[in-house]
Formats: sequence, structure tokens, C-alpha cells
Amino acid sequence: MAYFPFYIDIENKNILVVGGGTVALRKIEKLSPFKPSITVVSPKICEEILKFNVKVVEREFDDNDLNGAFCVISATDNEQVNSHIFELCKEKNILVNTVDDKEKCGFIFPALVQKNSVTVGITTSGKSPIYAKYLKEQFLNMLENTNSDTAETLWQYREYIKENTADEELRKKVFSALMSMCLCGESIDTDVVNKIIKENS
Ligand SMILES: C[C@@]1(CC(=O)O)C2=NC(=C\c3[nH]c(c(CCC(=O)O)c3CC(=O)O)Cc3[nH]c(c(CC(=O)O)c3CCC(=O)O)/C=C3\N/C(=C\2)[C@@H](CCC(=O)O)[C@]3(C)CC(=O)O)/[C@H]1CCC(=O)O
Ligand SMILES: NC(=O)c1ccc[n+]([C@@H]2O[C@H](COP(=O)([O-])OP(=O)(O)OC[C@H]3O[C@@H](n4cnc5c(N)ncnc54)[C@H](O)[C@@H]3O)[C@@H](O)[C@H]2O)c1
Repeated sequence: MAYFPFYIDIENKNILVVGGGTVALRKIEKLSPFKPSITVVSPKICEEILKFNVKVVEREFDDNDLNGAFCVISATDNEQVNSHIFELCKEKNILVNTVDDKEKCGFIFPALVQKNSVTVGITTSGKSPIYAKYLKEQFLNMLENTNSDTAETLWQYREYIKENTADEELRKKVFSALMSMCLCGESIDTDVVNKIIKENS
């Protein structure tokens, strides 16, 4: 196993969650802000799951449920069912996350820290989820102390800077200077950006 942290666009993608208990809920909570189209198949579905924008199918898993799935989260409390889903997904080349066995995961959930445009995903490569959770809390504290959305401000001037600088070396210096100003809480406008470009040219 060698997990690479791709950031994949899941907006409107069909995600199948099998099982409707506590772990399924946690996975749905994590996924929902990224706006996938989630279907939950399970004979019992906890109330909190119903508060999310998900399609629910109240019965046991059927092999046909995999049709059209972009990826699958196998979150039942039945090891045999989870293993069966894993084997089927392997056959059909569908990415699967099996919550009771890290060896049966084509992808794993990171502990997530999200603030404004920044998303930090932490994994221990499946070795210790509780340690990933601990590290997440450290990052949360760190990001709470940043008061502005630095990424958003840098994004706002990104095109302008690209158009008004001759080469990558200069752009790098300008972005770096602008970032430092954002981090110090200074207000930025086009005049400020022009001044930085001039000073670094
Ligand atoms: C990060 C987080 C994301 C999330 O799920 O939201 C996550 N697990 C979290 C919590 C958590 N999970 C477990 C405990 C109990 C303490 C403990 O065992 O440590 C706690 C702590 C708690 O509940 O407080 C038990 C557990 N987890 C897995 C197994 C099966 C196995 O080990 O094979 C078992 C044994 C089940 C049993 O005993 O029956 C497997 C996985 N859990 C993962 C992710 C993936 C690897 C992540 C990584 O690389 O670190 C992976 C491989 C697959 C996956 O699920 O994607 C989230 C915390 C972050 C947050 O709070 O944001
Ligand atoms: N990966 C993780 O982060 C993590 C953390 C803790 C526990 N776990 C594992 O996750 C498993 C699930 O834990 P839980 O607390 O959510 O259990 P739970 O009992 O709350 O939920 C299990 C769900 O699976 C459903 N289910 C059972 N058979 C099914 C079938 N054939 N088809 C569809 N749905 C079916 C049940 O109706 C229920 O909704 C546990 O067995 C545990 O090993 C994983």
C-alpha cells in the first residue's frame, strides 16, 4: 500500500455508501461539503444521516447497487458483506474504502482540516487513525490564529500578477511579498500590488 494524496474533484460524482451507522455518518459528514451525489444503502439508517442531502435505499446491499458508482464506501458492521463488496469493486475497477480493514482500501479518508480555501488532509497511511485525529487538532489550532483568507486574496490578484510580470522568477517574488503582507493582516489593493511588482522588477 502506498497512498498518494490526490485532491479529487467529487462534485456531482455518484458515491455509494453501504451501511447507515456511526462510521457511515462520519464519512458522509466529511464528503458532503464537497457536494457529491451520495446514495446510502442500508436496512437501518441513523437519523443524523437523513439530515444530509443523500438518497436513501432502505434494504441490504445488492450487487447491482455498484452500477454507475464513482467510488464506494463499505461501512457495514458485517465483515463478510464488506469483503464481498471489496472483491466486486476490485473486479469492476471501482475505488473502494472498506472501513473495517485497511488492507481492503483503494483509498482512505484523511483527518480533515478545512478553513476557507485551505484543505489539509492528514493520513498515517492507515497506521493510527487516532493519531491522525490528534494531528488534525494541532492544525486546527494553527489555522484558527490566521485571521484572513490569504489564499482567496492571492487568488484575487493571481491573473493580474501573471499578466503584469515578465517571468516566473519575478512572479514568485511578487506572490511571496504579497503573501507576507496578507499574513501580517495588511490590506491589499491594485496600487499595493503594482508597488510590489515595481519594487521587485
Ligand atoms: C482519520 C479518520 C477519518 C474519518 O473516518 O473520518 C479515519 N478514522 C478516524 C477515526 C477512528 N477510526 C478508528 C478509531 C478508533 C481508534 C483507533 O483504532 O485508532 C478512530 C478514532 C475515533 O473514533 O475517535 C478505528 C478504525 N479505523 C480504521 C479501522 C480498520 C483498520 O484499522 O483496518 C479501525 C478499527 C475498527 C475496529 O476496531 O473495529 C481504518 C481507517 N480509518 C481511517 C480514517 C483510515 C486511515 C486514516 C489514517 O491514515 O490515519 C482507514 C484505514 C480507512 C478509512 O476509514 O478511510 C477518523 C479520525 C479523524 C477525525 O476525527 O477527523
Ligand atoms: N474506518 C473507521 O474509521 C472505523 C472506525 C470505527 C469502527 N470502524 C468499523 O466500522 C464498522 C461499522 O461501524 P459502525 O459503528 O458504523 O456500526 P453500526 O452498527 O453503527 O452500523 C452498521 C450499519 O451497517 C448496516 N448493514 C449491516 N448489514 C448490511 C448489509 N448487508 N447491507 C447494507 N447495510 C448493512 C446496518 O444496518 C447499520 O446501519 C465496524 O464494524 C468497525 O469495524 C471503522
